[in-house]
Amino acid sequence: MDILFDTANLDDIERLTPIYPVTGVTTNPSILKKEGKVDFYKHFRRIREIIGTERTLHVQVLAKDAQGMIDDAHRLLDKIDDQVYPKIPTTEAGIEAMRHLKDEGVHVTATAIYSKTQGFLAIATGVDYLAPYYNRMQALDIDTKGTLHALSGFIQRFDAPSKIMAASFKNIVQVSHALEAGADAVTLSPKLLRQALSVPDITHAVDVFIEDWESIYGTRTLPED
Ligand SMILES: O=C(CO)COP(=O)(O)O
Repeated sequence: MDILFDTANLDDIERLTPIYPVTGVTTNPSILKKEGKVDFYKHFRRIREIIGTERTLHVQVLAKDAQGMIDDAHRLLDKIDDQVYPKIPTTEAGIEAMRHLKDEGVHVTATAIYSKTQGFLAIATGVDYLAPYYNRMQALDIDTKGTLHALSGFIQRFDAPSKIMAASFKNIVQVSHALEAGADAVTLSPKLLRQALSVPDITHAVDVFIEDWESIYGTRTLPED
């Protein structure tokens, strides 16, 4: 299972990567906007320094035409590093760019996926990851779990190399539903993970264990021997 941080916040990535079992970082221009007008390539080189080469880094292209997307992908690979996964929107131009980049041996993440059609085209193109937008699909009343389940079935049936990396989560329930429906990976804001672990019931349970111990032994630590 892959869990990725969907953020470009350096402090969060630095502080939380040693804590959570994350396998990479994903961003898009809207996520980057939250950091202000950062020095783009330098910012991503810093993220790479923090996460190392054993984790994956997914950075989105900006162009809308196929050649522009291919050029953007090359720029990311040149100026950040050659292990970056360019994120390519799954449009007609995007499919063309993905095919070209896969022929060159580049890792590719197909993004902005709302439908089975986009999904099976990305799978047929041989992308490494495809990113269905869980919350945005739900907001359109699309059968999101059904779509993930179908795409996961296609990958298995056709023995495709692609992995499903579900994205666009607004709550933690959507994340577990995506995994139940067949997502191999989920990318989410670290805030969602932290919120999920800080619910009062969990902290209360831990406090009660310590209080019960203290009521017997009069200390809040285990004995030395
Ligand atoms: O690209 C996305 C997540 O990686 C989209 O997420 P949002 O729906 O939160 O904008």
